[in-house]
Parts: sequence; C-alpha cells; structure tokens
Amino acid sequence: MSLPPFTSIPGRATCQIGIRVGPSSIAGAGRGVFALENVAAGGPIFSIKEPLLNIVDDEAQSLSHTCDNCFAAKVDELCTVDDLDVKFTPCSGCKVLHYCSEICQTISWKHHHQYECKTYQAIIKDSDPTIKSMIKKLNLRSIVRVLELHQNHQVPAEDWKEILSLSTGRKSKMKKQEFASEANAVAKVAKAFTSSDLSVDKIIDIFCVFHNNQLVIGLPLLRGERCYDPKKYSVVPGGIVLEPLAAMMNHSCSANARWYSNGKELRIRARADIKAGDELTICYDPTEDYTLRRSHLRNFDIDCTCPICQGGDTGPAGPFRRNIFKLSHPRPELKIPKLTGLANAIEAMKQGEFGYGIYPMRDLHQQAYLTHLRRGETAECLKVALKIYYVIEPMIVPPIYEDYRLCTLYTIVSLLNAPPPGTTNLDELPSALKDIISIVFMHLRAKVATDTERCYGADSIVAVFERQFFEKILRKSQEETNGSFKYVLASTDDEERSRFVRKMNGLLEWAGIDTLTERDLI
Ligand SMILES: C[S@@+](CC[C@H](N)C(=O)[O-])C[C@H]1O[C@@H](n2cnc3c(N)ncnc32)[C@H](O)[C@@H]1O
Repeated sequence: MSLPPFTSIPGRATCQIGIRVGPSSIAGAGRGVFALENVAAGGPIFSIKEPLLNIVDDEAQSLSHTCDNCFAAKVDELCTVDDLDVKFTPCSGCKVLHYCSEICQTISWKHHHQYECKTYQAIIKDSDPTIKSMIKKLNLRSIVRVLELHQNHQVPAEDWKEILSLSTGRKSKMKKQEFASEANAVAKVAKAFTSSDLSVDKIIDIFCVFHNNQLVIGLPLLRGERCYDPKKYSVVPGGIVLEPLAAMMNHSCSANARWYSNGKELRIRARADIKAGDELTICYDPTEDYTLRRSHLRNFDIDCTCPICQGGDTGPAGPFRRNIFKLSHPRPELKIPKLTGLANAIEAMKQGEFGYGIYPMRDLHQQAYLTHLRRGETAECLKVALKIYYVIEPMIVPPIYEDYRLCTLYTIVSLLNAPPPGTTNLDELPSALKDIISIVFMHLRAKVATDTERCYGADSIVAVFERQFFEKILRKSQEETNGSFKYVLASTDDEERSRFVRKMNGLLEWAGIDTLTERDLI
C-alpha cells in the first residue's frame, strides 16, 4: 500500500510515552505507529482529550440519551456519569442532537453544531421520507459534520490533509452491494444539502475513509452494586471517533494496545508489555470466532498474519461448534438450555481436548451461570462465576480484555453482597465459609476499584466512581468495627495475607477449584 508519510503528531495528543509514525512492520500494511519507550501492560500510551471528530451513534436510544458534547450517556438505567438523574435536552433548532447541560450545548454549538444545524433542518424538512429519516444515521451525520466544518474553515489544513491521506479500502468495500448503495445515498444527500464544493465521488472517498479508520466510542457504565449477569455489557457504544493519529495503528488479533473512551476523550493503553521499537497494534474486530473474525477483517482488506491467525482455528468445528453456540447463546424466545445439556457440552469440550482457555468454554459456563440464576440458585451461581474468573479467564489466549474480566468480578461481588431478587441466599455455604464472605467481598470490591484504575486510568470517570464507591463501603465497615476492619489488598502483613489466601482457597475448594497461589488471588 503506497501512502504519503504521516505529517506529525497533532498538538491535541498527549503522549505518555514517545511514539512515532513510520512504515509498518506488517507486510503490506502501509504506515504504523511505533513505541519509542517501554511501557508495561496496563500503562497509558497516548490520549486525545478533544479528538478531531466524535459523532453520536444512530441507535434509537443513543441519539436521545447521549450528550453530543461530553458523551454522557444513559442506557437501561445505567449511566456513564455519576448522575442517574441526568436528562438530555434536544437542540431547539434541529431536535436531533441532545445535551446533558446548557454548558455542553454551548460548547458543541461553538465547536461544530453552528455549522451543521441548518443542514440537519433542511434534510428533515425534505418531502422524501427516506431522505428525511437519514439524518438520524451516523453515516450521514459524520459526513455532514466533516464537510461543513471543512467548508467553514474549521478543520486545520494539516488535519484535512491527513484525513484525505487515510486509506479508504474503497475498491473492496464498494464491491459489497449494501455498502455501495449506502455510500452513494449518503454522498448524494450530503452533496445536495451541504455547502461543500467536493464532488459526489470525493465524498464517497471520505465515506470510505470513515469506515476504514473510525474507532467505536466505548463508554464504560458506572455499575455500583447489583450486576448479576456476567454477559451484561460493561462498555456501551456511544458513537465513533475519527482521529488520524489513532487511525495509523494497524490491526492484530493479539494486539498489544487498546483504545478506551473516557467521555469524548480517546485513550490508548497497553494490553501487554511493549518494548521500545515495537509497533503498536489494536484489534479492529474482537469477534472470537476465527472464521467470522477473518471474514470481518477482509472488510479492511486485511488477511491477518498475526500469530493467532497463523495457528489456525483451534476451537471446535462443524456441527459441534454450532451446537455449542446454540447452547451458549440461546434465543430469548426458545426454552433456556438444561443444565445437563450444558454439562454434557462442557464435558465433550474437555474430551475434545480444546482445554479451558477458549471463549466457547467461557460462553458455556456463563450460560450455566444464567440457568442457575433463573432457577434461583445463588450458591451454584457463585460456584460457576468463581470458576469463570479464577480458572477459565486466566487461561484464555490471547489474554481476555480487562473489562470482560471486570464484568465477571462485578457478578461475584454482587452475589456476595446480596442475593439476586427472587433467589436463595448463600445458606448452602458451609458455616466456616459464611464467616469469610465479608472479607472476600471487601477484598474483591477493592480489586474492582484497582482493576478499573488499571483498565481505564485512575483519573477516568469510571475509576474515580469505583474508588469513591469502595471507600464509602470501607468507611461503613470500619465504623461498624470501630476501625479494626482491614481489607487484604491493602495489607502488608504477610500473616494476614496468607490467612486470607487459606480462606479464599477454602471457598474455591467448595466451588470445585484447585488451590491457587497468593499471586493468583491477590
Ligand atoms: C486504520 S488503517 C491503519 C493505518 C494504515 N496502515 C495507513 O497507513 O493508513 C487500516 C488499514 O491498514 C492496513 N492494515 C491494518 N492492519 C493490517 C494488518 N494486520 N495486515 C495488513 N494490513 C493492515 C489495511 O490496509 C487497513 O485497511
């Protein structure tokens, strides 16, 4: 792929380590981003507080429940900001974009919306219902935003040059009928309604630039107490971000870096230990299924040659795979899978020597957990959740995403804190174990706070919330015990730590899990 050199790291980027853009180390991948310094797994690499373009998603819920400026969002009664009462008010002009406060509305107006609001209104007033409805689409709003900003001299010349130099993958993308008709329709409407002097053909190029380079804005939800479902998302999609520097990062299925969103801020953090000189990679498509993921990657013109892809498909195949998938992802309208069916499938996986460290094994256990939950069996739920967290997830290769781990941890602390509505309490636990529940709970609650900081950064919205939440319950426990309550994560007392490890191993033994070391547990 022959592309012009990347000009320079934009001033809006804050680099926590030195980075450079140069020819990729992956054959045929064009340019790539390289680390100039070592960074340990979990460490920050670079962040951009105000990315070039952030566009709110087009899901019915998102547009009216996400702030176009700060990306505060509300989903199913959970929020990405510490205000459950957050309300979203529409723009009085177009009524399409929403704001969580007047301040956000003013910032958005000055920054971009003053240049596009009239265009939105004109599209909405069109007599053709198909055109009218298109304004809700992320695809059209992205193009309208960038064209109006450019036409009104709001995109710095060097950024515009960078946007136009991004790879489009146009040839392959336009071979797909659905993509081509969407690109054509969006480009024609954008040409007709915006002030842009670019041709329809050039607008199609920009449409492809978005699709080849945008990153999904993933907003972490502030969870707090009751999260009994390990399949429940912890990060919700809020829209897309187009930022040329981040777009320089190439794909690997075992990526060493990852992006996160902190409101509208884009953060790139290390997933693995990275050495000076290493190319930074992110995973464009986290689909676990080998064949499906590789077919998605072809949309980016990528025939991935990462070590995982070279290893081929190591999971179950054919009808066995389909059966496993059906059991672990049952359609809501069908009967929930029986525990015996799930146990047989898990046993068959073991017999097939697929091992524990593969996603289908995690999926089957998650489904077994949910079946127990529906049957009101809290103790059984706890056993399965502990097994997922302490046995299956640590074995998954490449390492499972930290926020997926956090989801499982949330379910464990929720079960330990209070039984889910309509289920049994933890009476089945041997009495010696019942006594340690509060210690285990506090230890894991502290772990939620610490791991959230490691995942998103200690100053992120979600990590600040989790730390404060933990400190609140810690204060309460200390008040109740006249200050004598300690939690293990903070203890430097060796004897106390090994006592905890013994107790924790007692709980794991009850759950059918082999003894673990202090390192695994703390
Ligand atoms: C978001 S861009 C990445 C930056 C790009 N390398 C450039 O120079 O503009 C995505 C494009 O980079 C190339 N690419 C990224 N990862 C790749 C990989 N693992 N193997 C081959 N090509 C890759 C593909 O052409 C893909 O469409």
